[in-house]
Amino acid sequence: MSSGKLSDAFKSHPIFLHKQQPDDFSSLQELPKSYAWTSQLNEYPSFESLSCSESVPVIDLTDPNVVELVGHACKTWGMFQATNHGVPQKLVDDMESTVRSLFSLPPQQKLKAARLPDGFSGYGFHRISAFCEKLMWSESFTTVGSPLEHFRQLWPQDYTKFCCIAEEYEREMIRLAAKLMWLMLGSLGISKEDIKWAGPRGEFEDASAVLQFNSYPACPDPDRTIGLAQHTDSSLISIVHQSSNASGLQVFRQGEEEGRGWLMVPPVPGAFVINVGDFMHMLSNGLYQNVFHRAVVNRSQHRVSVACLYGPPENAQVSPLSKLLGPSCPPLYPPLTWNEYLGTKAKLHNKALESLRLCAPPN
Ligand SMILES: O=C(O)CCC(=O)C(=O)O
Ligand SMILES: [Fe+2]
Repeated sequence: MSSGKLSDAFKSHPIFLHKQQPDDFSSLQELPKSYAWTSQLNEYPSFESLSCSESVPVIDLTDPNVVELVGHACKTWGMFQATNHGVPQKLVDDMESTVRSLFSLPPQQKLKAARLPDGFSGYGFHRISAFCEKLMWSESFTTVGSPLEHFRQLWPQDYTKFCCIAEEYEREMIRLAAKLMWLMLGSLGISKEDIKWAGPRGEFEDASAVLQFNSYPACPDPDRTIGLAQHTDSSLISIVHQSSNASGLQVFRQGEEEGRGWLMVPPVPGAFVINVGDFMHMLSNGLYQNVFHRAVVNRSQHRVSVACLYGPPENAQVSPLSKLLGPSCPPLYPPLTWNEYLGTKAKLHNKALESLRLCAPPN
């Protein structure tokens, strides 16, 4: 696949679901068969919590040891929660209200901004639905670049206000992502000169970002369905805000037999969840773990989340960092643009990384 615009990544991999658009969840008193999952859901146990030392680390970004803490979290968990990140709480609250307002629109109104089968932006089922045996109990809205056009379709009267919030939020995410990138890379001994595509000032001026809004309505039979099936993010890193009214995000914990399973990542007030994505795993030549996660639903609360999927500039060729390579550490992946990777992901989903691997990771 050639490089090009991010919004073209799915043109050659349209998704056709047996049902193109989500139901009006508020009208469903029982779980329809199409949403009732049979296998996969309970393949591994689900833990509300384990011991204290076994929970996703919460890292204060003003901690003097932040570089070591972040590096350790990325190697062992592939995920952490970041506090004191500098993003104004008022903006996060406004973003969440915007997301709630969007998903509360009447179904016919939401469908005016429906995502096309080969499109990137808009309203509909999450793209990973194409790889799932059943439908997921959620709706999603994706935007790359300005959401203006879709927001105008959704809210013909007051789209400007919502647009300003989403654009400001995206700017803040890009600023925070650049800071997080250097904390993660700094911990591997990487400096600004080592990455050409970081731009002349090393601030990732041309990085790409996708905003993904997720809505998980209250569900009459939450144990028999899933909000978002297990996946890793295709990004370098993802910054996720989850609403504080309900838990739902779960991370897959590797480990010994009985300790292996899904662990809840409870909302921490004022914190963002940071995920290591597939592209960071490739860039770090496998040192940082891209993390499997999913979202479960509940009986009474409408949970929402906002994920910013942050990637390299559109046409940048990204390779495992040469400083991390050596005779006993050959590159695990070939050079790739984000767009090319998204195309592979659209085709192979959770098997995409494996399909690109040049050799087995060292033990
Ligand atoms: O809703 C969540 O907490 C997770 C969202 C997520 O994983 C995603 O959008 O990729
Ligand atoms: Fe995700």
